[in-house]
This record gives sequence, structure tokens and C-alpha cells, in this order.
Amino acid sequence: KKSLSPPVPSTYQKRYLKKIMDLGEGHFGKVTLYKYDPTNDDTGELVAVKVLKQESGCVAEGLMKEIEILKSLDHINIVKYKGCCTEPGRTEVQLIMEYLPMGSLRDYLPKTKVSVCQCLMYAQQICQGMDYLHSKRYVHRDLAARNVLVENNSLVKIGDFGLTKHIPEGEIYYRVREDGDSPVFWYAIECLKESKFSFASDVWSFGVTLYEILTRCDNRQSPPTKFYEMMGEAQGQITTMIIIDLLMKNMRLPCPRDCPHEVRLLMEQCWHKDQAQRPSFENLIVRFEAIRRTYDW
Ligand SMILES: COc1ccc(-c2cccc3nc(Nc4ccc(N5CCN(C)CC5)cc4)nn23)cc1
Repeated sequence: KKSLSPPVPSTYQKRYLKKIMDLGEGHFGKVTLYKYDPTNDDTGELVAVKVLKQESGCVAEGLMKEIEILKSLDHINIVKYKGCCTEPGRTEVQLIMEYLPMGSLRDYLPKTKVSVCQCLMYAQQICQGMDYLHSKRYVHRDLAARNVLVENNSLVKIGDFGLTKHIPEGEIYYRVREDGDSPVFWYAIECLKESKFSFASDVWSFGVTLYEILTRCDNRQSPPTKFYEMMGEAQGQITTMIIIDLLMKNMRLPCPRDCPHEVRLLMEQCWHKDQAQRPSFENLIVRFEAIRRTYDW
């Protein structure tokens, strides 16, 4: 007789979540590994749970928005929504997602021998997830290697949507008021200058993420490290103004060591000063496909 798989819960009860370890801090949120074990016999499933950081002060609506967004997404390169826990009175909301055991690219790449071809496969998968996100008129605003999770050595998924915003039909930009801990080294020039976020500014952040992948997330070559080197002793002043100055002079992150010529070209186009000149994720997918074929590694 076929053994029935355990029932898949649609809502999760907080009391059956057993904390295992903290996984990381995203924007305004903290992600923790739990085992969901309602039968209390250790047969439960591992889940990643995101909660608002208490001191962030933002009421639950920030996470409620993120839950609504993740719930509406269904793509192999986007982390799966599993459910949510709401306390009576909605003081604390928890977003429950599938758990990817190998962590983010920041955890995985520095300790795993990965070929350039595999790096380009990960890059193409990120473009596929982002192309899907943009097709739903969402702008991510925080694409970086720390937010790309590894399912296994041939599958990665975008894993955090804490800053994702919907861009209404007919509009191009999402404007924000500056907030302290913005990932400025991943920001396009128009984001730094005018806080204007668009599909094209996500493409810029993808270029920085591609650079991180090709440098295998080596801290000595990380975007902050390289930008501080380029900024020299002028670090005293407001970093944002100095980065804008560097970018306006067409200074960019250096070419990673084993980066093929076509990939360097593609990266530079993602960092074009004029956002209209940057490729779309749809176009990037096609180009990665072609580059990976040429090198038939
Ligand atoms: C920005 O921080 C995060 C952290 C976790 C997540 C997240 C969301 C949705 C699913 C999911 N699965 C995993 N897996 C995972 C596994 C191991 C680690 N470790 C990080 C710390 N290391 C010392 C050990 C591995 C981190 C995340 N993380 N994760 C997203 C953003």
C-alpha cells in the first residue's frame, strides 16, 4: 500500500516551530532555520523563517507586503513561499519559506571549487529569476550574492525580497527616501543621485552580483573593499558623494581574473551610465546561453 506523504500544512502554527540556528540578517529582517515538527517526533521539515527585526520599528505591514509578493511568485529560480504565521493582533508576522541547505553564494563560492562555466550558469539562472520578477513589474532593489541561495551545485534561487517594490503600469521609477543601511556599492548611479529605482537599476546590481560570482565572493575583492581602494583617503566625506564622483568618471569595479572577454563586455553594459543603454534580463539570458555554448566547457 502506497505510504501517504505527511500532510502539507497550509498554515503553520508557531508552537510547532523548533529553532535550530540563525541564518542571516537581511533588510529590516532576520532569517532563522526552524524544524516544523507538529507530531513532535523529530520527523518534521526544515523551514527558513523570516521575521522583522524588533528594533526596525516598521510595523508588520513591511513584511506583510513581502509575504504578498513572495506568495504571488512561482519560478524555479525564486525561493518558494510555504506559509506564514500571524499572532493574534498581528504584532509579529513570520514568513515561512523552503530552506536551501547550502546557504547563499557568499557562503558557498569561497569554499567550493567552481568553474567559470558554472559561474555563468548561476548568472544565467539569476537572470531567469529576475526576468520573471520584472515580467510581474516588480523591481528587486537588493540583488547581491548574499541574497542568492544555493539549492545544489546546479541550481540557485533569489532568496530575499525585503526591498522589492511594484512599479505601476506606465511608470518607470520607484522613488524612496534614503535609508541608512542601503547597499550603496550595488546601487546604480541614478539610485545614488536621485533614489530612482527601475528595472534597469536591477540590471546594474546584477552586474555587481556577476562580479561577485566571478571573484568567488572573495572578501579581498568584494565591491566595498575595491570601492574603498578606489576612493583612497577621501573616505572621511559622505561615501555616496564619492562613489557618484567615481562612477561619473567612468571608474568601475576591476575585471575579475578568469573573466572571458564577452562577459567583461556584458558586465560593463550592465553598468552603463545611461540606464536606457543597459541590457534587459531577457537579453542577458540569450547572451549567457550563447557564451556558455561557445566555450562548451
Ligand atoms: C540575507 O540573509 C539571508 C539569510 C537567509 C535567507 C534564506 C531565505 C530563504 C531560504 C533560505 N535558506 C537558507 N539557507 C541557508 C543555509 C545556511 C546558511 N549559513 C549561513 C551562515 N554560515 C556560517 C553557515 C551557513 C545560511 C542560509 N537561507 N535562506 C535569505 C537571506
